[in-house]
Parts: sequence; structure tokens; C-alpha cells
Amino acid sequence: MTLLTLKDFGVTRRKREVLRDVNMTVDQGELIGIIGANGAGKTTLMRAAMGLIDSTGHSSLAGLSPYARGRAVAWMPQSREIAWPVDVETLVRLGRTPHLAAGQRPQAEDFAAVERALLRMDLGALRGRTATRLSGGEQARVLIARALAQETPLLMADEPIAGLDPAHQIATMRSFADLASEGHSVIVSLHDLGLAARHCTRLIVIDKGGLAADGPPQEVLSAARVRETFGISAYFKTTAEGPIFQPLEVVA
Ligand SMILES: Nc1ncnc2c1ncn2[C@@H]1O[C@H](COP(=O)(O)OP(=O)(O)OP(=O)(O)O)[C@@H](O)[C@H]1O
Repeated sequence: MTLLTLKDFGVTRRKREVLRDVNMTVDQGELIGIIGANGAGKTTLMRAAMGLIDSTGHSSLAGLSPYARGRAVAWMPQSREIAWPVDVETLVRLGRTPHLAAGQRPQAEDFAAVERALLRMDLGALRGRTATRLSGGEQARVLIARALAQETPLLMADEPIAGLDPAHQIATMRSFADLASEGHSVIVSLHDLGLAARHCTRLIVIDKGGLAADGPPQEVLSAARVRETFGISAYFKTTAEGPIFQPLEVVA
């Protein structure tokens, strides 16, 4: 099943064309890493695909009502601001809002989804803590859990692992991979090309206002591509334990 289709998709912000001619589909079971330099348009692509900012062309999600969209896609923005001093469990439960009718209290299935999300993000010990008093990385894990609790077919997350310690970075990427193997799909923007290579089933490179590459990590992270897009040289090897990518030098 296709979870997202973008056709001849483009975004212009303040008269400046940020993205043009984007064509892609996302099927079930994919863990897609969106990579590209600062300012390339990764956030713009995800927000516009969901209809949060204006675009041209077609996005299968942009035309949905907010209610339908909340059941089709969960969104974890780059900004980690938590506005209210509520406990972690209550905050994660907010992820169930799109599944509740106006005024409806959470049901057993909603509490079960919250438990699954807390478990996936290793938040059992923090569930009673006030979310605003957690560390930056802990808050990020709570916000990922809130998005996971939504249990949508598609999850989009903007730099979700930035600021997490190495163990939680790996665990979070593994959770996303698990979701993909369960038939959901996950789109994440990230700057860590090593983790992208290791965990993503597909990488999309944004460069010069469009999709510069789209495919499996070993194809996308060619020496020529990483030089062209990121201005670096890198070591890449496919091993029995999976792909290993290590940036080496700035070459541009
Ligand atoms: N509200 C806005 N008005 C005008 N230009 C904007 C606006 N938001 C983003 N842009 C521009 O669009 C381009 C893409 O920004 P975007 O945030 O999508 O990049 P990104 O790839 O996510 O970058 P980063 O890796 O730094 O997070 C940038 O040049 C940015 O300056």
C-alpha cells in the first residue's frame, strides 16, 4: 500500500524556490532517511508534504482534513519545546488525540498504545516525571514516544535522534526499523550518515532544490555523491553486520 505520493511537487518560500519537481512514493515497510546539507530543504519537504506549508503539485497527504491527517501521519517537529509541565505519561497520551472523538476519554486501546510507545522509547522509569524538567535528550525521547503512540501508518520525524546519547540513537533507529518491519513506514531527516546508512532501507538526498538521489544506502552514498552533496570523503563498507559509513575529510 502506498502511504505517500508526491507528484511534480514544489515549495516556494518568500518568492524563493526551495524545492521543485519532487516525485516520490512511500510504500509500507520503509525506513527512509532524508539527508542533505543545512538549508537543503529536508524540513520543508516533510512539512509541505503534510500540508503544513503551501506547495505546488500533488501530495496525497496535504489535502486531508486535520482529523484524517492525524490518523494517517504522525509528526515530530525539530523544535523540542514542551509547553506544559505535565507528566511524561500524560504527554505521550496526547498522541492518541486524533483517535478520540470530541470530549471522549481515552479507552483501553489508547492506554495500550501509550504503554507500547513508552516501552519502545525506554521511558518506563521516567513516566511519572514532569516532562519540562527532563534533559533535552530525554524530552526528545518523550516527543518521539508521543508520535509513536499515535500509531499511524506513516511517521515523519525531523532530526529525531539529534541530541540523544549513542545508545538511545541506536535504540531509536532500531525502533523505527521495527515499525517498518511491522508494516508502518518512517521518514526521518538526519545528519548522521553512519546511522542513516546502517538503519535506513532507503535514502533520499536533497540538494540544489530537488531530489539528487533516491535508493538503497549503498547506492546513494557513493564516493561521488557524498563529495558532490556534502563536500566530504568517506569510508563505506558493506559488512556482515551491515553497512559501515564513516565520514573522513572535507574535500570541497
Ligand atoms: N519561513 C521561511 N521563510 C523563508 N525561507 C524559509 C523559511 N523556512 C525555511 N526557509 C528556507 O528554506 C530553505 C530550506 O530550509 P529547511 O529548514 O527545509 O532546511 P533543512 O534541510 O531542514 O536544514 P537543516 O539541516 O539546517 O535543518 C532554507 O534556505 C531556509 O532558509
